[in-house]
Amino acid sequence: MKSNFKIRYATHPDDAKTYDTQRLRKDFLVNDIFTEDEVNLTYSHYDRFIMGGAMPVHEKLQLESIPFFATEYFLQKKEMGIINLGQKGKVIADGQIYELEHKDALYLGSDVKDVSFESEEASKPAKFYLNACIAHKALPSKLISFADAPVLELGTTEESNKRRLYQHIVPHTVETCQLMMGITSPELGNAWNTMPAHVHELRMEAYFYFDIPEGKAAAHIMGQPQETRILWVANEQAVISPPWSIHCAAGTSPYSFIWGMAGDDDPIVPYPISELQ
Ligand SMILES: O=C[C@H](O)[C@@H](O)CC(=O)C(=O)O
Ligand SMILES: [Zn+2]
Repeated sequence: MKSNFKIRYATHPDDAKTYDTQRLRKDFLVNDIFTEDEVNLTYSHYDRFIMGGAMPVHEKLQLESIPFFATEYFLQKKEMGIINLGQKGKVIADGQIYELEHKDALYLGSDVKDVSFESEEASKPAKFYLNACIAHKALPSKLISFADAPVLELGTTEESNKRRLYQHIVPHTVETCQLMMGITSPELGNAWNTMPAHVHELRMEAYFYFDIPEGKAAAHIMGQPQETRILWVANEQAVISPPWSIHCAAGTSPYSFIWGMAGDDDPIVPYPISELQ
């Protein structure tokens, strides 16, 4: 197995305004989340948020401590949320086996020293999408199945934004220090997520798009509400959303995405659509 680790720095919105497409993609788009028998991690300076993937195929993968952290084990002072986007697999946390089916989630607290990932069948691998952030205390780990995740029905077909928002890791399903995660899926024939869009100045967010068919894409919109830019995203690409940025998209086909957030408590206030620029 191999672990890959990259750093993304933070950007002032006045600087981001001057970025061309390639620079925006370099700083805010995250590729290579799932590669066979590898653990890929990207460490963002926004809220020290880590996103990545573990895709065990032929071998069991280990969540290795990263020398850069100078901690004994990966989750020391960190908490993690995991959502399986592949087929059946196992996350083994200090000997405790958690079986995750498609779209099931697992929260791991910061006292878990040893984490490994395994697929049930190599021909149908699990794909564990990972988010982690700083934790000030150790909280109990918990499995949240897709079936048990509370669902919010949002939007209308008239506005092309009818969608289901599954709340896997939110305060009323599992206690965490900072982390929140879930899945949003527009209903068939609806293009928009997170419209009206919003900004939460006190927390960052990462969107990980999946189930985008080959040859299709989503137009993810970022930037301050008066200074927006588009990032075209393909299947299994993530976008880092700084606290000063809106984050929403319209797809050219059906799609879904995992949202993950860390930072301070910040109520979400929709931004008036007529004032977007
Ligand atoms: O802060 C919350 C996040 O942006 C998402 O949960 C919103 C979302 O998925 C949607 O409205 O479609
Ligand atoms: Zn948001």
